[in-house]
Amino acid sequence: MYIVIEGIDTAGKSTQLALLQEKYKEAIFTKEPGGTPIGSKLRTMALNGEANSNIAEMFLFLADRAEHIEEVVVKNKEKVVISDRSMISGIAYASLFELDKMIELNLLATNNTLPTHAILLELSPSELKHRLSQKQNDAIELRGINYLLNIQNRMKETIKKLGINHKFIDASLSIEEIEKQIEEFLNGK
Ligand SMILES: Nc1ncnc2c1ncn2[C@@H]1O[C@H](COP(=O)(O)OP(=O)(O)OP(=O)(O)O)[C@@H](O)[C@H]1O
Ligand SMILES: Cc1cn([C@H]2C[C@H](O)[C@@H](COP(=O)(O)O)O2)c(=O)[nH]c1=O
Repeated sequence: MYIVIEGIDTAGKSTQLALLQEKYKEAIFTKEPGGTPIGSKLRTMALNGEANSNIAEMFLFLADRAEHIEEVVVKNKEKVVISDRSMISGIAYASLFELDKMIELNLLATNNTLPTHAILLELSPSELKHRLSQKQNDAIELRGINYLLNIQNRMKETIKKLGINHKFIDASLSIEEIEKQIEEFLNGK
């Protein structure tokens, strides 16, 4: 099983991953970007804005993804792998580029490896505004609410276009209710 937890910044991914970690003791927990030694360097470069070129920045994320899929996801394909983000974020956040082009590049980077289960925590505009106001915003969060809501729409479109088995969950539900809905989805209910 290759399970991915998706959502824009502040959607509640880390909160739910911490709960999953208590229940899935045998699973491999990983993340993008930065789930491998090379990926950790690529993450620093990408998130610190070291590349001047938007295209170079997009390829940093793709390089991270290619290494992560081969070294973590495929090498552990007999186990349960649970990842914080995936190609779904990769395709969506690269919003300067056409969606179909990003799908093509990401399928190349992942050798067509798709998540078996995608959980998308979906934020309303008001809840996103509230959560961003509660924290110090990084460079991506400073791009604003409309930017992030557009990324969220691209995430949903990507999941549907790729036909990935998925569950969209209202991120403003209580932490316990979201945890329950994730559990039901993973148990095939
Ligand atoms: N269901 C929820 N209801 C209300 N607040 C929540 C809920 N889930 C998480 N939060 C709060 O929202 C904030 C963001 O949560 P969290 O760090 O889990 O999100 P994230 O998706 O991992 O964010 P990022 O991508 O920015 O790292 C935290 O302050 C967290 O306590
Ligand atoms: C995978 C991926 C991520 N991003 C963005 C999304 C976030 O703002 C950061 C990652 O930080 P987090 O700790 O996981 O929230 O990077 C992106 O722009 N492109 C991508 O492919």
